[in-house]
Parts: sequence; structure tokens; C-alpha cells
Amino acid sequence: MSTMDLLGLRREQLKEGYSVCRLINEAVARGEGRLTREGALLIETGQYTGRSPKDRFIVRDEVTKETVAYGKTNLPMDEEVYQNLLQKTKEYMRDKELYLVKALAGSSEKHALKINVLCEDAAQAAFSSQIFIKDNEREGVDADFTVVALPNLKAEGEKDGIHSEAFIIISFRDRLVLIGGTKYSGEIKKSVFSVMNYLLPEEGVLPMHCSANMGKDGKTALFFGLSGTGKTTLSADPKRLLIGDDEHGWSEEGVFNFEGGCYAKCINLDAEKEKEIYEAIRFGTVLENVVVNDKGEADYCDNILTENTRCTYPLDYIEHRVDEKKGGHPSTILFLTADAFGVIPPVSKLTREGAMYHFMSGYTSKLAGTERGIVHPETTFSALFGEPFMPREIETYAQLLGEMIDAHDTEVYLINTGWSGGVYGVGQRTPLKYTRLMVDAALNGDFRDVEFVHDEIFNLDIPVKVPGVPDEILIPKNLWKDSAEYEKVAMELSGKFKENFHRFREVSLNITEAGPY
Ligand SMILES: Nc1ncnc2c1ncn2[C@@H]1O[C@H](COP(=O)(O)OP(=O)(O)O)[C@@H](O)[C@H]1O
Ligand SMILES: C=C(OP(=O)(O)O)C(=O)O
Ligand SMILES: [Mn+2]
Repeated sequence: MSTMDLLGLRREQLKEGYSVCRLINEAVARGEGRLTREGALLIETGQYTGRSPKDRFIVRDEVTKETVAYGKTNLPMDEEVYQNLLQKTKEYMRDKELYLVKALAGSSEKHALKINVLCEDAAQAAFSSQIFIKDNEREGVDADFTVVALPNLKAEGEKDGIHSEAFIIISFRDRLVLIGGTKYSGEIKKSVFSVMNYLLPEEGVLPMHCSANMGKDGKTALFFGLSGTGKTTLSADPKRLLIGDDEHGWSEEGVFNFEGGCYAKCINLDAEKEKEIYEAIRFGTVLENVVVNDKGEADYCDNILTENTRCTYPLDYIEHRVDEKKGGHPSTILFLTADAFGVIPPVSKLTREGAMYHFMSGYTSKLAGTERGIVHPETTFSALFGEPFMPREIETYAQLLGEMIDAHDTEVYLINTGWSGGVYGVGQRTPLKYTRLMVDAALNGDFRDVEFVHDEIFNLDIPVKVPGVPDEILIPKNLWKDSAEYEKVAMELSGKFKENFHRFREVSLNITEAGPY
């Protein structure tokens, strides 16, 4: 059965081939949003201003029951519950017109997925056109995967066998994503990401929650990190060319972006410190939950609606970019972590085993806003720096990374973009300008001739010099007033690492021993 038939849709219901300009005009005419002084489309998403992991399900079927790592992050949904919500979705759409956005997930000819996004809101259709790779020339309505985004369709929680009025359901059998009850656009992009992350390992491709850019020398760098750790901010660098800010695949040909646009945070956005992003906010950009006054002026410091304010713009709004959205095999990988305890060094070099250890651990903090219910930084171990988006067993991805970094001699660093010197609330987040200098040093090869000191708690090698950065901030202990307190907090965190790593029983001793002592 075709997806159109499965959804009970007739071709006349679909508004297809609309330009972004037209979608934005319609969004304004329909009262979904308004234009800011810079011409960006501002929308408010209401109750849901971040992702809702408890409402995201993968339908359990004959194939997924063997291949999806069901559990706390990949919540199973029974066929019956799915059929009921599919039926509700069909009824809801019966007499509606929907925007059809044809797009590609993946800038690789070989590994791209043809996707259709069906939206009830013009604003979400504009978002989808900007975040994905446009594929307007494609004829017909067939696609490899379809996403249906119906923010105004609310489920009935327990009565429907789910937890709230929101649902994000992925069916791999029907090649369908159903989203209802939430207007947060991040759900659309991250569900397509999850789909790619399930499909690609079967093609021998490693899907990654990372940003990517390229130096003037043509060398590619990847920045892995959970939300809020700096993927988007650090990869938008005028000295380098941006490939993408969030989702990439690593294949036999190199690195490719899944997307055609970026989804940047706007909170405290500063015209000088984050110039590239600031200047990307103009006509065609979709702003979510930013506070804008009657004159159309944005106040990026206002977090009254959420800490997780966002802007979406196509990659070509960034001046320094790689139009093909592809790069070679990465020379350097940076794992970004936001340590809320202030004990992880701001930059350290990882051995091959250390890289595997930290990739599987994915230690960081969940920062406020991106997930429902997170108000303060909360310690978490999110394997692969993106566990919520990875449907398969962690080891599947880790093994692929190991093979890739071996084959391409990739150097790996751990960068703490979080707090340094004292527990959360006391210390301050490492200043962005210093993190940028540490990233520069790693990417320029400046650490090749520098001495390293060994961190005796975390088993990390810390460079003693970074051009432009005061030496003393490189060693966390220096920033603590009370070194006994430092030791106590560091040992506690080291214990958490070990406790977490117990989940990986099959892993080789070399990798386990590359973690904290
Ligand atoms: N040292 C730092 N490194 C990176 N980002 C920082 C730093 N200090 C503060 N920030 C802020 O943290 C946020 C990082 O978010 P972002 O780059 O969107 O992360 P991601 O893309 O990984 O979700 C930005 O708002 C940025 O201004
Ligand atoms: C969009 C999200 O993530 P990121 O901040 O990594 O882009 C998200 O987690 O909803
Ligand atoms: Mn980002």
C-alpha cells in the first residue's frame, strides 16, 4: 500500500512545491506567526518548547523487535496503540489541506533518503523546507519515508495508551513518523535523524550527532556533543567552512550532512560573540519562542518562554560554508562535554581506547530547556553523545567509530565547554573565547610540540599550553579554592563514570581501562 493510501489522503489535499517565501506569507496570513524587524518568521510553540522524550515511541514489529534497543530511551509502542493513533490521524486529516515538503535527508547521492513532510502549519512547512535538503524537483508523491506533523491534533493520554497529548511515533514497517500535540520543530528534525540512525548502519555508514566543518587546508573536523554543548556555536567559525551543525554520516567516501540547514540556540545570542548565527537571522529564518516586542525587535536575553529559543536557517545563510555539505574523512574529532562539576579539563587528548571509552560513556550535562522538565544542568551519560536518537545497540555505532578512526588515523580530543573551577553555581562556564582558542589549537596541530600532563583521576592527557589561553585554567584543580574539595568532587564523578560503564559488559579491557582510575 502506498503511504498516501495508508494515510487516506487524496492528491488534491496536498499543497506542494511552495517556495519558502510563499510558506512564510501563508504562515503570517493564517496567524501562525509574524515577521520580526529583520524579516524572520517568529512563532510561539505553546506548551511544548523542547523535545519530549517520554512521548517518543518506536512501533514494535517483527523486524524492530530484533533490531531496536528498546528500553528507557527507545520506548516500544504496541501495534494496537499505533493503529488507534494512526486512525485518529487519518480522521483528523480527512478534510484538511496539508503542505507537502519534498526533501532529502543526506547530501550523499548513495545514502540519501527521500522524505516527504506533511504539515498542517505553513510555519512548520517553512521550517522543514529550510532544515532539510530541498528536493522540489522530485516528481510524484512517493518517498522513502514520510513525516506527518499535526501540532494541533491532541491525543487523549492514557486513554490512547500513551502518556500525554503529544506523541512522536516512528513506524519502520510503514516508513512513517506521526507527530501530534507538539509544535516544537525539533521533533520533526530529530525524528528524521533517528530514522537515519536506524537505517544507515546497515549500509556500513556511521550516523553521528555532530557538527562538521572544513579548514582552508581541506581537512574536516567533527564536533560531537549533546544538546547545548556547542556543536552549532563552535562549528560556525569564520576561519573555517561549515558543512553542517548537527547530524552527519561517515561513509567510505567521507562525511556528509543529513540536513540542509541549521537549528541554532538563540538564548543570549550576541552579535559579536556569535556573529555568523546572529547575521543568519533574516527573511527565511524561522524563530521559535524568542521574545519580540511590538516594534519587531528581538530580546535574545529574555527566557520567559523557554531557555531553548531557536532559529532555523539554510546553510547558505552562513557565509563560510561548503555548499556540497560534504567533507573528507575527518582528521580531528572533538567530543564536547558540558561538565557541571568543574573537574574535567577544558581540553585533553584521548588515546584510541580513550576515545572509545568516552564515545560510549557520553558524559555531559543536560542543559536547561531542550528536554521537557530540565531546568538546571543535570549530569547524564548519553552514549554516543546522542543516545536519545540512536535506535540500535550502542555497540553497533561504537564499533563503526572504532573502525573509522583506525582506518583514517583520526585524532580525538575531549573539550569541556561546561563549568570549570568549583561545583555548579559557584564556578563559571569556560568562556567561549577560550574554548574557541582550544579548538583552534587542536585543529591547527599546535599540540604536536606541546608537553602534556597526565590527569591522575580522569586518565586524560592535558596540554600545558594553548596559544592565547592562560596556563592556569588548563588544569581544573588550579581553579578550585579548596583542593581537597576538588579531589572529593572529582572522585565522585570518576565513580559515576565507572558505575555507568558497567552497562557495557562485552567491551574489551583496554577500553574499560582507558576511563577514569
Ligand atoms: N565555552 C563555551 N563553548 C560553547 N558554547 C558555549 C560556551 N559558553 C557558553 N556557550 C553557549 O552555550 C550554547 C551552546 O549551544 P549550541 O552551540 O547550540 O549547542 P549544540 O549545537 O551542541 O546543541 C550557546 O548558547 C553558547 O553561546
Ligand atoms: C534540537 C535538539 O538538539 P541540538 O541542540 O543538539 O540541536 C534537540 O535536542 O531537540
Ligand atoms: Mn545545535
